[in-house]
Amino acid sequence: MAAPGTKSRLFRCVKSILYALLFITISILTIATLRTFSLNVNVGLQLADWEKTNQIRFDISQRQREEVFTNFKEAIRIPTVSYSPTDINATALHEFSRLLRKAFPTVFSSSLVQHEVVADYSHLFTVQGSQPDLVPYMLLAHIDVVPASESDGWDAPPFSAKEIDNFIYGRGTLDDKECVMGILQALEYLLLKGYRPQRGFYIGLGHDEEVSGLNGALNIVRLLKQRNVHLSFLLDEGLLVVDGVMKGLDGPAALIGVSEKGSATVKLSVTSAPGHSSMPPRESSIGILAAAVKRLEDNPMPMLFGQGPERGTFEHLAHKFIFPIRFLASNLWLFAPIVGRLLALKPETNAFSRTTTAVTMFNAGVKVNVLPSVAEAYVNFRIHSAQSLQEVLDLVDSTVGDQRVKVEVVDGFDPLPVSSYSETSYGFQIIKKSILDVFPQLTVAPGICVANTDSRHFKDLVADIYRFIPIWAKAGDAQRIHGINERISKKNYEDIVGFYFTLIQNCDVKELPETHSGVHEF
Ligand SMILES: CCCCCCCC/C=C\CCCCCCCC(=O)N[C@@H](CC(N)=O)C(=O)O
Ligand SMILES: [Zn+2]
Ligand SMILES: [Zn+2]
Repeated sequence: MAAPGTKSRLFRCVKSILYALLFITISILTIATLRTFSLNVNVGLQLADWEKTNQIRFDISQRQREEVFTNFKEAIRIPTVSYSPTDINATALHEFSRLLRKAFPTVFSSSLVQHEVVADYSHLFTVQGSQPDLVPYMLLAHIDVVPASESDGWDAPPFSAKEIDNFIYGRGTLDDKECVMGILQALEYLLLKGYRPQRGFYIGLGHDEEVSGLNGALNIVRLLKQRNVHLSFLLDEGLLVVDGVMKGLDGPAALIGVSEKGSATVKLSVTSAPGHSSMPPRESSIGILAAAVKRLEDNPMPMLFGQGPERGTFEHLAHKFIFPIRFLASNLWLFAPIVGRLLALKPETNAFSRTTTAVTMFNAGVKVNVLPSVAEAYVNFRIHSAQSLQEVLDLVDSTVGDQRVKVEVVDGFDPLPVSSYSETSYGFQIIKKSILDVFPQLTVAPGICVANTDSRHFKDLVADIYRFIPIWAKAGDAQRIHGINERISKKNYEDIVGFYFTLIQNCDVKELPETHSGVHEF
């Protein structure tokens, strides 16, 4: 039996531990609560004293407004579909080149603009700046589109550019002809209004982005490398404005993609002896392959939420979330695993949390009474920023774990580097300022592009690559990209032209101003 002194020492010891735990919990909750109410990283340069460069207002006449929509609709009606790297629509691409010349006569005749056709159907515009010491920047877009078939359930034929309730319907209205036509339309009107850029810039229009850009974008890169071109930053398609896309986020937000996920396509195949279906083996090639595919689906890649640029998205938007999401998002140091698990519940947001696994093709068999000699499946992974291609391939091997299943890598690349998005990052801040000049109601945040873009081919040429178009996406709109009823509102398209009109002028800013907080410190 323990002595009474030992008992009370034990009691005091337990009491001290409980007090210590209570103190730690209260401290953590106090820090978390303070961060919840003070974390607002969306301030800074907006209050600073910017050099005034955007003097020309985007005021267009009614006739010009009609011209803007006529040009855009003509672009949508040309079926520049890419099926595979060797199956593109050359006739449509030629027709598109003719449309560009017709729609933008000032761009094509200006002595400030040099135009080159690259790899037969892609385009490179070099716009000369009056101050050669300013490092040029680049705007990128693509002309080609993915296939579309009206019978999938479109409300209008996908190459009709039909107007329904002030929306223009058609393949390419979001991906990516609004960007191609928006950039050139803005430049056309700027030149017409007598604008002469101080900082030079390039406009690249690829013709095979939807099938990897190995002819268009890659040859534009080769040309710029040969010419020893240095770029300050590059802006391509990728992310957009989300308005009601994510539950709990109060108000619309513009997400600028500061990186994009890596990718891997893996072919799995199983071969077995063909023969009569009346004498089947215990396991067929199809059964073995299906089990391997199921293992990949049942064992998703590890949860990595918070270890890539998606952390910046939630930290920047934390103050715009409703309670209790605001509490969680303001304290990812503590709650990242919980937030990651919540995001994993929906496909659009699961893509932020991990490398995704998509089984996209499955082929086997030729006849009902013939045992198939081969079964094959393709699995496409989009790799989280905190994982490498090799790590994903190693996990695929161990998860498949069956010698009878041959695993071959069809293609793949690592996640792209993360571009800077600090207060001293020229490209990010100029894009952010241009967004807020046109859409003052938005909160701007960095983001990760979950799909891939032509900009990835430029990674050795320029460190700061951004992916953003001010497409206004409401709940369900993201599914229209590559899906049915792709459409854009007329107001949104006009604002996109206005955005590039503003951005081009803002890029004449020589250097970023001192931040507002910095000004007060001195
Ligand atoms: C607060 C968070 C809300 C998050 C919502 C995010 C919604 C994201 C929505 C849309 C992303 C759209 C991505 C568009 C880019 C498409 C580029 C593309 O299709 N690329 C192809 C071809 C290629 N270059 O490899 C691809 O397969 O990735
Ligand atoms: Zn695209
Ligand atoms: Zn696309």
